[in-house]
Amino acid sequence: MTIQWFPGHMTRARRQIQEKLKLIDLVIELIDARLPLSSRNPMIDEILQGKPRMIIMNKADLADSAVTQQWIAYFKEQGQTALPVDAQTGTGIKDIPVQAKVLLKEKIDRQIAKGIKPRPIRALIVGIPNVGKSTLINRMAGRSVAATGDRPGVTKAQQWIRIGEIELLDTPGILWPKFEDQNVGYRLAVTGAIKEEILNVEDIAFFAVKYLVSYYWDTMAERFELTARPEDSENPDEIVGVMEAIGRKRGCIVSGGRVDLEKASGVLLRELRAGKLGRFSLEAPY
Ligand SMILES: Nc1nc2c(ncn2[C@@H]2O[C@H](COP(=O)(O)OP(=O)(O)OP(=O)(O)O)[C@@H](O)[C@H]2O)c(=O)[nH]1
Repeated sequence: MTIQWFPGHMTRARRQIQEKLKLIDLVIELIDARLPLSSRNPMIDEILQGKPRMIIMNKADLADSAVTQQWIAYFKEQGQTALPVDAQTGTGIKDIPVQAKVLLKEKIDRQIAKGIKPRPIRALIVGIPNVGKSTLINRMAGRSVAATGDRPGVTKAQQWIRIGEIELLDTPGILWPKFEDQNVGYRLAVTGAIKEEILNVEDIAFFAVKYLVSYYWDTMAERFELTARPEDSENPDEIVGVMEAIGRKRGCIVSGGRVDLEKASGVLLRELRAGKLGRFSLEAPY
C-alpha cells in the first residue's frame, strides 16, 4: 500500500515516532541499500532528537556491493554506523545486537559502574514504506510478529519482542520519503517503493534505462542481447531506442510491428526489481 503523504499524515507520523522515542534507547533506521539517500526521510535528524542510531542498509542482496561499501565509508565519515543486511534471508542481522551494544557501550558501562544490571537495549525500527521494516522485525524475532507496518493514525497495542539483549518494539515507525526532488521519486519508483499510478511507467523505465546505460550497460546488454550501446546517454532518442530493443526482445509488439513501450517498460521494471539484471545501485556517494 502506498501512503499518500499529506502534511497531516507527516505530522501524525512524526508525533507517533516521537512518542515511541521516549520508550527506547536506540533507533534502527532502515534505508534501501540501492538508494540510501533517496530512501531516507529528509528530516530524520530533527525527528530523532539526538537518539543513538544505527543505519541498516536493507535489501543489500539487490545492491551493487562495491557501491554499498562506498556508502558504509560515507556514513562512517559522518560518524554513523551502517550495516548491510538482507532481511529476507537474514544475512547480516546477527551484527545488529553486536553493534547495538557497541553504540550504547558508555551507557551500559555507567550502569555497571553503579552496580546496576544492564537491562536489555530497547530499540525501534523506523523507515519509509516498503523498505523492509516488517520483514526485518519478523526475521529478527524468528517468527511472524509484524504482519505489516502500522499505519499512521492507526493505533495498535504494541509489544516488546525480546531478541537476546535487545527488546524491539513490534510496530515500526513509518517515515515519509522526500518528494521534492523528481529524481528521488524516480529512484523510489524504479525499486517499486512508489506505485506506478503516481509516476508514468514509461517515464520510470526511461529513467532506469538511462541510468543502466551509464552504469550497468554490460549486464543490461547481456540480459536483453543488446548490441548497440548509445553514444550519448543524454540523448532521449537513443534511450528510447534501447527501450524499443528491449520491447522487441520480449515480444512487446503491437499491430504494424511497432513496439508497445508501455508493456516493454513494465517487463523491464519487473525483471529489474526481481534482480534478474543482477545487482545494481541507483545512487553512489562519490
Ligand atoms: N530482496 C530483498 N527483499 C526484501 C528485503 N527486505 C524486504 N524485502 C521485500 O520488500 C518488500 C517490502 O517489505 P516489508 O517488510 O513489507 O516492508 P515495510 O517497510 O514493512 O513496508 P510497509 O508495511 O509498507 O511500511 C517485501 O516484498 C519484502 O519481501 C531484503 O533484504 N531483500
